[in-house]
Amino acid sequence: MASVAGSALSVGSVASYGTQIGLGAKPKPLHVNHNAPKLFKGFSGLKASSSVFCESETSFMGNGRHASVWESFKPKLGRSNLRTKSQLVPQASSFKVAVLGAAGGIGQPLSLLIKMSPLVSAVHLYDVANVKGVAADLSHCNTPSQSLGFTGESELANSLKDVDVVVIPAGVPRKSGMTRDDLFNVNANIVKTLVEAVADNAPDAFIHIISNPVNSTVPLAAEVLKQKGVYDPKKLFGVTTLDVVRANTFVAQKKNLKLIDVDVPVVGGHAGITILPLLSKTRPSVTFTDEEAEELTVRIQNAGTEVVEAKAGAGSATLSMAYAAARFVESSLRALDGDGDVYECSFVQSDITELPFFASRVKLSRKGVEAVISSDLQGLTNYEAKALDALKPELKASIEKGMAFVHKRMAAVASV
Ligand SMILES: NC(=O)C1=CN([C@@H]2O[C@H](COP(=O)(O)OP(=O)(O)OC[C@H]3O[C@@H](n4cnc5c(N)ncnc54)[C@H](O)[C@@H]3O)[C@@H](O)[C@H]2O)C=CC1
Ligand SMILES: O=C([O-])CC(=O)C(=O)O
Repeated sequence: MASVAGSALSVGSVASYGTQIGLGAKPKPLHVNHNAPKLFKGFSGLKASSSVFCESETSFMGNGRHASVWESFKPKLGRSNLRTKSQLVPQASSFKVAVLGAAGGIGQPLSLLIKMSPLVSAVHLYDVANVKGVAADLSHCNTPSQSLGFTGESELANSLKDVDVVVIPAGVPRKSGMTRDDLFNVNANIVKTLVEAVADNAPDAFIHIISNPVNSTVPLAAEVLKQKGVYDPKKLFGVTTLDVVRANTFVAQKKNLKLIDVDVPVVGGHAGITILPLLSKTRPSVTFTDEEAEELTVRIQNAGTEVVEAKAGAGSATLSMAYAAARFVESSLRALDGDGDVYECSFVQSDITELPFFASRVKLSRKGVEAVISSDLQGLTNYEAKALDALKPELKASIEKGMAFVHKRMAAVASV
């Protein structure tokens, strides 16, 4: 595996974790290294930029003139952490990632960002639409990983062969006036079909679900995997990273903070009021007036709609989503690579509330979710506590809708 060094994101000083082993497991107090230096912050989770290997003496971004672009993605490593040129050798092994829905608005830039990762040896692009051109285009980028295109149902199984992470942005995006739930009927079928194929061909892979409504498609995916006998709750993730990315951006702007330092946990789900930024848990510690807290919360909750309306019929967020999804992929690969200090927010099976799925910070490891962080839900402001109560009925209904979709299909098949 590609080796990485240094440490990355850190969370609360002494956090209590609910383990993911079954619902109702007792929270386990753990010490979390909050004092670890934030060596890596920013886009990609490219915690150890030193593990990048180059085909030539130029950086994979091209020649020295473009190095500044790559520099901006890199963690702030001390010189002692930088490898010498002689150490810039191909990694013994690295990871394969499949993107299902790779010809789309999210899929294309996401595939590019994944191809730029030093932890990736191959990116498999699958779509029902013609994706071979996208893969050919991408294959000309002189980054070390391969890009391969797969089109149509007959090539789906091959696209999943030997992959470590499967990212699913396949499905329709919403237009002005629609809710994410309005996408359910179309996207539920797409996600079901794709997750069935993942179960058959890559049962051990991490699965990242982007397709909306995430609050329903993730529980749906869990039921599909259960039905196939391969459900591992630690490896199924709803991608809510964009909510964190937005919260970090908006808070930094509002409070004039250095963007790279800001980290806001966002919990709940990924639609409207189910998106709950915990501004009181912002790092670095910062205070908000009640008006500021409400204004920021509402903006973060409506940020998807802000983009949908600005795009005026041309779909929803794609570039920021690709950026956020690439960060989540990179974090997953770092965890798979053995980094013991990787935390992200994600919508996962959880026991930190009475709901079976909930977005919160999770600690990632080689096995997937190692711990769900419950401490973020302690010591909430009144505003946050009320918002948490208010989101639960909607989130519960969305979760049940996703599960019921699979159960109804199973019942229909059984009755034939
Ligand atoms: N989780 C999140 O934070 C976010 C989720 N989304 C969601 O991501 C999804 C995709 O959005 P866009 O990329 O903008 O849409 P898009 O329409 O540009 O791309 C979707 C792609 O999926 C492909 N596709 C459809 N059915 C497929 C199937 N059965 N197998 C493989 N590929 C299939 C299409 O051919 C298309 O290339 C939407 O559901 C959207 O709501 C969007 C932004 C943020
Ligand atoms: O708003 C949408 O439909 C897409 C999405 O999930 C987001 O941008 O957060």
